[in-house]
Amino acid sequence: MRVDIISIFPEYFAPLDVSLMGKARERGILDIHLHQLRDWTHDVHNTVDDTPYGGGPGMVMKPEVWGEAVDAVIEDGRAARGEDALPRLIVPTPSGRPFTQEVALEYADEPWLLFAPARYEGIDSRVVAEYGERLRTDEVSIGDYVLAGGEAAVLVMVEAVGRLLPGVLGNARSVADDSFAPGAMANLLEGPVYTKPPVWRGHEVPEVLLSGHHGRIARWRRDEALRRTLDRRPELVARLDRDGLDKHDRRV
Ligand SMILES: N#Cc1c(-c2ccc3cc[nH]c3c2)n[nH]c1N
Repeated sequence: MRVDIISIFPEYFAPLDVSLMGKARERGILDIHLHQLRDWTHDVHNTVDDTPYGGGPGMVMKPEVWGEAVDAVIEDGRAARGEDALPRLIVPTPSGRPFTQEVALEYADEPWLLFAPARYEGIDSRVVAEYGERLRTDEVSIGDYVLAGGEAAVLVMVEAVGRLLPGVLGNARSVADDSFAPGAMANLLEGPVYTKPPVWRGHEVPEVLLSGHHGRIARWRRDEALRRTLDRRPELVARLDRDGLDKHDRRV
């Protein structure tokens, strides 16, 4: 998967050089290209923003600069991927559709993602209108809180998508084990986890996990996942269809 990121703070993405994403890049599973938006300005101050039409607080990012940057990055990517290749354009914004595990799975099937994290009050809305005519273009939000810019959201999305790519997670762990993956634990939060020692500062590991009885262990884990989900995210349990809950579950 090719990932292009255009930002006035490309250094913000240094974390993508380490850990799981760094290894995915070394192995050629992820091909990340960072671009400085100001490279497409033409004034002495490298200006990327201006006052909003209609007044109001803050500044808006200029459409001309973003347009030249996105066009250039598409051309660069096409030189590598073929003249008909097109990226999916992803613009992080508090007003976007929710970025969920389902959206991450959708993006993981894309061969080329182009992220456009903004600063200030956002990017002139004509940029999304312009590219929406040619590319699959999404305005997405990683949660109901307000950040100072889109870069942190891009880090979250690249990691959530990157870990889904074949070969990124080790054999010991698969996306099928994820909290929100289909299957018995679908739409449930992960329950408590433990490792050695069996007793730590007087806290004992639940006996069932030391029993070696796989059936009892699986049931205990589901009970704990259901209990935690009911306590912290009851709306997720409501999403489980009637088949998703068996008669034992209703005892939890
Ligand atoms: N995604 C997302 C965001 C943002 C966000 C995204 C872009 C900009 C540009 C200026 N401020 C921003 C905030 N805040 N909260 C979210 N869930």
